[in-house]
Amino acid sequence: MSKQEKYVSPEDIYDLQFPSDPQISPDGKKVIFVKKWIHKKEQKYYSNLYSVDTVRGTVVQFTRGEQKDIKPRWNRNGKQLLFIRSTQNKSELLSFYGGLGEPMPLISLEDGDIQDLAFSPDDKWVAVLIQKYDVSGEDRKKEPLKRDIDRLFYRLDGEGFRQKRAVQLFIVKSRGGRLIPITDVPRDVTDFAWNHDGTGIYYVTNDHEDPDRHMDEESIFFYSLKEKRHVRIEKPAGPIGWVQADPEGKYLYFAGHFKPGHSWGAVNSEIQQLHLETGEIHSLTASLDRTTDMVTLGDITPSFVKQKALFQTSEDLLFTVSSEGANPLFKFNILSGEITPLLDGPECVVSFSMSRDGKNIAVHLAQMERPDEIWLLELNSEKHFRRITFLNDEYMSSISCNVPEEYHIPSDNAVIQSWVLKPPGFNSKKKYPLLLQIHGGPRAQYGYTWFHEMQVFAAAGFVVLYTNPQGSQGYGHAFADAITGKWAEPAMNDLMAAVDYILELGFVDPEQCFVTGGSYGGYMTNWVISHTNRFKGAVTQRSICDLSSFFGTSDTGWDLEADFHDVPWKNPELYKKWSPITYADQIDTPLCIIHSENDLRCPVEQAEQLFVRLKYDKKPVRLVLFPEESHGLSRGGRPDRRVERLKLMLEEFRVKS
Ligand SMILES: CSCC[C@H](NC(C)=O)C(=O)N[C@@H](C)C(=O)N[C@@H](CO)C(=O)O
Repeated sequence: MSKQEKYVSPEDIYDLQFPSDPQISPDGKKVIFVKKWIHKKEQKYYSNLYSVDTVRGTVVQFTRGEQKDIKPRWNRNGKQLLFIRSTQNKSELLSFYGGLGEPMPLISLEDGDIQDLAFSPDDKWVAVLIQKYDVSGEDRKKEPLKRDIDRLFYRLDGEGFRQKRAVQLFIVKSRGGRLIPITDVPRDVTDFAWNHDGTGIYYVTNDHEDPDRHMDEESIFFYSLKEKRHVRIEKPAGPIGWVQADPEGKYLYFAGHFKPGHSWGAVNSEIQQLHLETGEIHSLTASLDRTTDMVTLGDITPSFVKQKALFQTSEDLLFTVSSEGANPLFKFNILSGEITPLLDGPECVVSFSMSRDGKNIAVHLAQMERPDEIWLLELNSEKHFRRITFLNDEYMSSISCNVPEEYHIPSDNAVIQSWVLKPPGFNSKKKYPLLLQIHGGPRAQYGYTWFHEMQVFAAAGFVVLYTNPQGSQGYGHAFADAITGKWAEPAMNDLMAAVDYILELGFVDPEQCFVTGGSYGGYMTNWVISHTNRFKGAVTQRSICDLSSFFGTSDTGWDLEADFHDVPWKNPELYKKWSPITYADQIDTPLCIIHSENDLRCPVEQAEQLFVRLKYDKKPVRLVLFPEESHGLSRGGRPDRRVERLKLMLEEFRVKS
């Protein structure tokens, strides 16, 4: 094929660059960002730091080597840069001072993992989150004689069996010194923020008497450095995404809501403003009816990135939400309550940082036109938004691909935002095979990201349809809550309405329709093929087929009670009614079941049950297991297995198309 006719392939993940976490210097002249890359020979992901000169545009590699350099953070005068370096056996907090020479270790641990950091307002201190290991050194590489499990939340997908020792908050002098413990709490400290004058630190932890049954009831405490005292900040029960102090010391801000007991993501996380003297709490974003969680799904763009609201001035607060496939950047004025869009196009602000004067904003931007890059929003006399990295330009110039077309499809009493990605060289007079992609969550959204998987199937000649059916986040609480207690409805109707709508356009062969999805998307794939035979083939990935066993085998399975308002042993009929395996007799669509053997979110028993059920009845079914992999195979699994998964799916669908 000529240069221009090269199409996107599964192996292209080796050619892609993955920038993230842009941190602009206080003077706005430099942006340090993380660039993840794949070591093809080792089949590992590493990340180094890069620096962009915002005036000259020059990009310089700042750190080198096969390790994970993450979380670069400037101090307020821009003379010191800290970052976390993780290698096989060590976790370090490294410091560049004056941008000179080799970074010096501020903290170096072999028995723990540094997870986050923040300078104090006066730059004299650094607060860090550290998880000390239960065992360290060589013992960490051995399997224990036994595992004595005494808590409900004892495993986490991607991590495995949880450390008994919780993540704790420490401080250390920014020029070096002893690591000083601040907390000693039974459950993880999940976020923290210095107060306005550096005399104390707010932190978040779950101190409920039964925390694993009340994972969405988190508390905020304030630790006074002077008094060495912890004080609870009174607020109603609910989850907390992050905390943020205001520069004036009048308010505390946090992301969360006050409706515990709802399924993950079904209630919008809102930016709450708490008056530190009166304790009065006011939501700044309720009027938007959008969640501040970043729930846009992708396989290049990271999801669920924690992005705090940041003060541009003492009265202007910048924040992002997930909305209609996008992650817009808004400004909230505390005095007027006015919300002004700063970036609200067909794009996703994944994360951002701001110069000291608030006039230069570095943005990790995702778009449908290209893989993620770093952009700069300049708010001087006029607004100027420009790209400052071009990491994937060479790759994009080497391939030919389309940009998805957007449709708004009526279904029931809703409108379903959908995208159609056509094959390169599309000919409207031809009839193409269709691949319906169903996202997981379920309270998440497809959106304005460059999606490698979608491009791979378009390149293989499919029209790829992907939608945000009811149950998705990004369209308000009622839309996300519409599937509560049902899970498959009205999502099924929405998905079928979208397929019918696209078929009506005349460029899809109705006899060549295929369906796939992962996790909840796999649940819906299983539901679809057990309720219609219109699809010629299906691939269900990291799926759920039996909600009752999922309740007890998933690392967070008991969260289903929040969705179904009951538990399987008290209401087996309800769980049976909404479990696809109940309808397995009706499945005749040839099915390929893909599952990771170490998936702790949707355990492999979900795949095994469905496979045996169908194989036993001699139905056309294939089971493909990926050893060692977790739930996140398609986004962060071993690269060669990510490639193999896509090639396997192409083989599955091509055979039948
Ligand atoms: C916004 S979805 C991630 C949270 C959700 N957690 C709970 C407790 O429900 C979750 O893990 N859902 C999975 C069943 C799922 O569908 N995951 C999606 C999105 O991460 C996937 O594609 O794996």
